[in-house]
Amino acid sequence: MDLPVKIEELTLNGDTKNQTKREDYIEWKEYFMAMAFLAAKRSKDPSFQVGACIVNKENRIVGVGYNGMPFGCSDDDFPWGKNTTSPLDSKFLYVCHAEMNAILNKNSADVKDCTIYVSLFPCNECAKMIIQSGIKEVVYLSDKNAHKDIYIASRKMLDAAGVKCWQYIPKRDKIEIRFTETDCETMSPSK
Ligand SMILES: Nc1ccn([C@H]2C[C@H](O)[C@@H](COP(=O)(O)O)O2)c(=O)n1
Ligand SMILES: [Zn+2]
Repeated sequence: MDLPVKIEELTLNGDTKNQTKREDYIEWKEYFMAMAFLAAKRSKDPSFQVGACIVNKENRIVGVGYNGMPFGCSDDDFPWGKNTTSPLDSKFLYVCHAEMNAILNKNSADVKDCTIYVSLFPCNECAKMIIQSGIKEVVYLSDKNAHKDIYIASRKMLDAAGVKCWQYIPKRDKIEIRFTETDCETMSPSK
């Protein structure tokens, strides 16, 4: 009689070892978009947090950024409001966008031919920076501002410059990070 063969586990020198690779690992695109979302968590903007992650052809991350005040401009002193009487009292004249920060934070000589993963489609000013820096692909998640002139102009420029733009549709709605995970053996989902 044939016994069922269990290829997943094998007893070696008394130890039970997993012999097949994990199946629930996150794939590259999901990983890079998640990096953009994680970066966004650093933002102090009370109304909207944006993250960006730049990746080269070898799947190496070369820049990460989120929307925030410029160096030397304190998060506590500069305004975060939107609907103010004077534009000088709102965030818009001061805040650096996530895409801009990711490009300027690059840890490589340049970002030519790279892909930028963004939690929100880039505005017109960021589109200009993306084009001028040589980034060739924009992967975005939210396109909530698509109807606004700034974003219509952005798409127009990115299209004209031949920067490929496409929306990432996530397979799951969240990725959980548990800092206690490394303290115990990796558990299979069935356990
Ligand atoms: N592609 C973008 C668009 C916007 N941001 C930043 C700029 C602001 O901090 C915030 C948007 O604020 P809201 O107008 O929604 O109150 O997001 C960015 O970094 N990248
Ligand atoms: Zn922008």
